[in-house]
Amino acid sequence: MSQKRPLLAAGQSVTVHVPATSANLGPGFDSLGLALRLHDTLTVLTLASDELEFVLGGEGADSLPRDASHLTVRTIDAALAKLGFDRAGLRIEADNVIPHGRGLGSSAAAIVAALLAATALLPEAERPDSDWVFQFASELEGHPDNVAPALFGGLAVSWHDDAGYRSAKLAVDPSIRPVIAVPETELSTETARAMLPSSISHQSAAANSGRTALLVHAMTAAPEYLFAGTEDYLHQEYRAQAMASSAQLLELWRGAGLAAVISGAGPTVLVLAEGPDQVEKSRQLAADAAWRVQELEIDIEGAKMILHRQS
Ligand SMILES: Nc1ncnc2c1ncn2[C@@H]1O[C@H](COP(=O)(O)OP(=O)(O)OP(=O)(O)O)[C@@H](O)[C@H]1O
Ligand SMILES: N[C@@H](CCO)C(=O)O
Repeated sequence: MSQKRPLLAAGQSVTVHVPATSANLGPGFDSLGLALRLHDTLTVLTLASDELEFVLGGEGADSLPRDASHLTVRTIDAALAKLGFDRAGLRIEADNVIPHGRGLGSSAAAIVAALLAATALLPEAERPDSDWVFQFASELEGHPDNVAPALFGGLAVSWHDDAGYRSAKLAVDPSIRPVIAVPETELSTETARAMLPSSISHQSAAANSGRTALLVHAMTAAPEYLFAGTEDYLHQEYRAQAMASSAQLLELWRGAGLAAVISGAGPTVLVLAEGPDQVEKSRQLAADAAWRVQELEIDIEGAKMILHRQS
């Protein structure tokens, strides 16, 4: 039987900041994702005991488990098992700002934060690199479209080949200003994925390919094509039943000429506004108590980590 090794000595801690992400952006299902300046903060401290301590604030503070079934601990345990290390006691301090189950990449952010923290607490010579984190986080999520921008920032195009998950980071045209409308209701990604058909027509696939290609051009160099580039043929209409208000806001915004999409698996709605007039128009049209409307900057840096080592 292989012997596992202990984590670093008690009293070491690491703090990680990870951005929210909006995946799909319309037609880029499971491949496009944009990092937004709205961050969760996670601090993990190694303890002398075997206890798990939790100090949870913000989103999910009243409902998340405070034991080894917490997503952060499950992810740390999965990483350590894969790398051949044992976990001792940990203190988990989380300040969660990204809303849960709203299509803003909260689970990807939690997984990326946990993997960065776990690997940072290993002896330096054995610490895997960020590509290892990208591979394992994408495997745990099941798709890389939130993980890539959460980890590397900016606009990410991700795909999968025989060698694993891959991503390319693109610079976004500076006139593009994301605006989100977040409802109170949650929708789990699992439920939203179960609503998708197992196959689509060749005609829809061809239309979707054209719009995805156009969207990449629009986001990086030609924002005048944002509206046409955000037309989707793969997922939004199939999921509309599970988010009727979001489908209505999507129609209202697109009817006014705004490049609106369902963010991730929903139910948040996102506008890729071009300039301040479109930001204002988005706000006015969604001025209803049912929506928390917010303009967010694009996060070009991705996850950030501070290691507090004690000598
Ligand atoms: N910081 C966190 N700590 C612990 N668990 C979390 C955290 N963030 C998310 N989760 C778990 O993940 C669930 C949400 O994940 P889900 O994949 O359904 O939606 P999402 O990631 O918010 O949206 P999307 O994948 O569409 O962008 C939460 O209900 C919670 O169980
Ligand atoms: N591409 C994913 C994003 C949400 O995790 C989906 O739409 O299901």
